Amino acid sequence: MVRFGDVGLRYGGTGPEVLRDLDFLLEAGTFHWLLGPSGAGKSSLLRLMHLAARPSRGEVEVLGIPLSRARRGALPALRRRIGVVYQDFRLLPHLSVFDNVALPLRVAGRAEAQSRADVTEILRWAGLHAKADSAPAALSGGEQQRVAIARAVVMRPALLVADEPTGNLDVPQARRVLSLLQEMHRMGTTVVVATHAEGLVAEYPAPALRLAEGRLVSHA
Ligand SMILES: Nc1ncnc2c1ncn2[C@@H]1O[C@H](COP(=O)(O)OP(=O)(O)OP(=O)(O)O)[C@@H](O)[C@H]1O
Repeated sequence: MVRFGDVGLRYGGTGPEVLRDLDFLLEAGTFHWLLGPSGAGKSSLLRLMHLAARPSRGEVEVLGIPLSRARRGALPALRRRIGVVYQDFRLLPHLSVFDNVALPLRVAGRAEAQSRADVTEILRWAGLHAKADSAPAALSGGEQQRVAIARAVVMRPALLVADEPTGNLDVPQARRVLSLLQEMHRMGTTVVVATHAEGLVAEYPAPALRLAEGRLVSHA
């Protein structure tokens, strides 16, 4: 569950509020689009959701934890329950596909044998098993984004946020990426996807948060 209560955000403490008066609740296990023109604040809102930014005012509650009251020491564990996917993939170029996906498990100190089994299973799910030893640069954009999704979900997050995940992909690749995100939703994950791709939104109807100039203008 994600709850925003009267949330505002300004960067650097003194700038203008780029998010204003945000009040909404996303129930656990739902899929939401996050829509709005360029500069409306979609990435900023997602940053608050995946704990990469803190609100300047108001309360953000993620997976049942109100962040204003969370101890600093509790944040890494909470972050591990949130998967993030970016438009530009953000894979580590010097690591193989397998090692990119294994990274969150290794950072969390999971046993190597179990990690290898989990990565193998997730790569198969993402249709990338044959690419496990490849370098990211040897893959198409769509394949790279599926690696990024595999990495984001290998820890079985409760919340998955994707910022313009299909922005660099052609339509068939975008559909494949979307179907993985939809599948995570069907398996019980709360999913939020920011996009400009209205065509894709029409193909996958779902509730949407719509922003304009930092305000929520509709939630339906
Ligand atoms: N790190 C930052 N420091 C200062 N201002 C920022 C920063 N990041 C974003 N902004 C400003 O916040 C506002 C919202 O930007 P944001 O990137 O959240 O919008 P967006 O809807 O995701 O846009 P796009 O669709 O183009 O990615 C913009 O005015 C932007 O210039």
